[in-house]
Amino acid sequence: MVFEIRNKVALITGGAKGLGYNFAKALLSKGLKGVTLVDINENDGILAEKELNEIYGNDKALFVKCDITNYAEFEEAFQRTIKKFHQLDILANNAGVGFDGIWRKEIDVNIIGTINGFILGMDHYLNKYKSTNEGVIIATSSTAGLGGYAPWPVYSATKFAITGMVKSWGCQFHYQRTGVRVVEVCPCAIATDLLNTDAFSLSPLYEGSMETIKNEVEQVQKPEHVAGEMVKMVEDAPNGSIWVVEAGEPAFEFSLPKREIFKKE
Ligand SMILES: NC(=O)c1ccc[n+]([C@@H]2O[C@H](COP(=O)([O-])OP(=O)(O)OC[C@H]3O[C@@H](n4cnc5c(N)ncnc54)[C@H](O)[C@@H]3O)[C@@H](O)[C@H]2O)c1
Ligand SMILES: CCCCC/C=C\C=C\[C@H](O)C/C=C\C/C=C\CCCC(=O)O
Repeated sequence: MVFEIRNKVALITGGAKGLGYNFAKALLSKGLKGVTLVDINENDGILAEKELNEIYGNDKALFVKCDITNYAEFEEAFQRTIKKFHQLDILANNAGVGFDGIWRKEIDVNIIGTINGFILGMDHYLNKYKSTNEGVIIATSSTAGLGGYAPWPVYSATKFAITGMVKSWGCQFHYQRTGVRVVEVCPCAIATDLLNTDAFSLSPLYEGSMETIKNEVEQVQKPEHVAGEMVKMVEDAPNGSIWVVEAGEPAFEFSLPKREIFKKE
C-alpha cells in the first residue's frame, strides 16, 4: 500500500538548504500538513521557513535551530514539532557534512547526529506520534557509502555507517515494535553547497583524486530531482531498502549480497 503524504508531518534535518530544503518542497507539493526544518544554520533556516510559508501557506513550515550532534537540543526540535503540528510521520535524517579536512566533525554530524535521529525517531516520537499506522524514516547516505571514495575516506566511512543503521533499524523486528519503515537514499553528486569546497581532503598527498572522480561522475544532478525520487521512496520503498540516485536518472534499488554466496564448498 502506498504511504499517503497528504496531511502528514515531517521533520527534516539539514532542511535549511540543499537537498533537505528541496525535499521539504517536494513533500509540501504533495499536500504535506507541516514540516520542521532542523538546521544549525540560522540565517538560511529563517529564510527557508519564510519562503516555504510564502509558497505553501502560513504555518506550514517551522524552523528550529539545532545541532543534531546534541541529543537534548535535537529532542527539543521533536518536542516543538509535536507542540505545533500534534503529530510526526516522516523523519529525514539528512544533515551531513563533507570533506575530510574536518573528519572528526564528519563523524560527529554524519554518524552521531544520524544515530541521535534514529533513536529519537524510532523509539520516542514516530512510534508514538505518527498519525496513521505507519511512520517513515529516510536517511541520506551517498554512493560513497556503497563503494570506496578516494578523496574523502572518512566521509565514505560515515556514509557506510548509515547503511549499517538502515539495515539494522530496517529489520522487521523494529518495524513490528514501532510501525516505522526505514529507507536509505544514496545519491551521487548533487549541485549543493557541499560540493563547493576547495579544502576537501585530509592531506596534499590526496591531490588529484578529486579530478579522477570529476571525470567519472556523469552528471552533477539537481537537488530537485533527488528530492522527487526521495518522495517516491517515502511512499512505497520496502523497509530496510537502499536506493541509488545518480546522473539525474530514476532511482534504482541496491542490494547487499547474502554472505553465504561467497562461501567455498
Ligand atoms: N551534494 C552532494 O553531492 C551529495 C551527494 C550524496 C549525498 N549527499 C548528502 O546529502 C545530505 C545533504 O547535503 P547537501 O548536499 O544538501 O549539502 P548542504 O551543505 O547544502 O546541506 C547540508 C545542511 O546540513 C546542515 N547541517 C550541517 N551540520 C549540521 C548539524 N550539526 N546540525 C544540524 N544541521 C546541520 C547544514 O547547515 C546544511 O544546511 C548530506 O548528508 C550529504 O552528505 C550530498
Ligand atoms: C563532480 C564532483 C564530485 C565531487 C564530489 C564531492 C563530494 C561528494 C559527496 C557525495 O556524497 C558523493 C558524491 C559523489 C561520489 C562520487 C563517486 C563515489 C564513488 C563511489 C561509488 O559510487 O562507488
